[in-house]
Amino acid sequence: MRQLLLGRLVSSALHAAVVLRIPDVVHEGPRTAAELAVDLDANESAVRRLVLVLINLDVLSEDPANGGLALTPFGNTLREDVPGTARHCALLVGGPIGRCWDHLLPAVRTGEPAFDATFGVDVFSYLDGAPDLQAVFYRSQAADLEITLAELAVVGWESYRTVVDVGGGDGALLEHVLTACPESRGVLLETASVAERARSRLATAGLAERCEVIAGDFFESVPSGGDLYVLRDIVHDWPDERCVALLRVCRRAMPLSAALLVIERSTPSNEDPHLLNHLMDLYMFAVVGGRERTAGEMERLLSDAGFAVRKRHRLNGGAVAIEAIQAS
Ligand SMILES: C[S@@+](CC[C@H](N)C(=O)[O-])C[C@H]1O[C@@H](n2cnc3c(N)ncnc32)[C@H](O)[C@@H]1O
Repeated sequence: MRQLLLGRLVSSALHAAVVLRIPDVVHEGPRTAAELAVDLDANESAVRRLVLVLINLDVLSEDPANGGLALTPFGNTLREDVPGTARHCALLVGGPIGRCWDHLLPAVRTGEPAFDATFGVDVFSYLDGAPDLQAVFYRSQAADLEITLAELAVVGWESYRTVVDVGGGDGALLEHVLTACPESRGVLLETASVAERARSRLATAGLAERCEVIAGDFFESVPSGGDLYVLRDIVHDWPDERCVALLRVCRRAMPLSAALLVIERSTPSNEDPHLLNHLMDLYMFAVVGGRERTAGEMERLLSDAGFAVRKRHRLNGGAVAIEAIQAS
């Protein structure tokens, strides 16, 4: 029990390690804790104590012969340049997103998101005013995408001429799709500051000619005329009635022949509980007032909004991609 109660200290230790870049520094070559403290310009005794925790967490290993520290395969996930890196997730939970958990207790009492109560604005508006943190957020999203990208080929992107990414973030997914499918065009809808970020990313990738980035509110309207409408990590940000409202807005914009693709982490059914899934659900509640859902729950939302599920693909890391078309 005490170990669980110290969970926040575990998270803070990993955050400190990532901010100090311990995984990246140790990856350059083994060094002792004393040498590491010199490299980091940090207190030797405190570094040693942090290192002992990291060894116990299986992030680092220590050579008993000479005290040389090395990164374990698990610790390697915290390096900046590995595909699917957890570095940016660690930076987020060590920053304002993790700080809103201080307000979890009143949030449980009221049912209102802890983030809004802590900072006086919703998380996306907060990120608008904090460009560095916003960049970390989209880097973390992109890292998650890297884990499922190869498997997403099953969607057959090349069969869709115009792909509309609804709430498409900084354009990481659209960049991948348009790079892989030279005949396709893209449209990305986002809030104003994120649309600017996406515009710049897609232009840097040389894709400006083949895509349009639109600033707008997806609860108001979604660009019409697309062949595939993608919602990645959108549905879990919202309570059920808002999801159905958003899906109906998409449906109104979609030609009859178009398809919708929902890509999300999915919770296994309740008979198969898993702590990480339930923590992620509490995270979504605390940060945005959203929720994690089973694939069946997502499919019910689609059905309530007038869609019929066509295919369901299971992806790495517990994610799912659900293809739907308009129900007749
Ligand atoms: C969890 S992020 C997912 C981003 C992207 N789809 C991805 O997979 O990385 C949710 C996105 O929804 C956008 N968003 C939130 N409310 C919105 C609204 N009313 N209209 C348009 N975009 C919105 C946010 O700016 C944010 O980029």
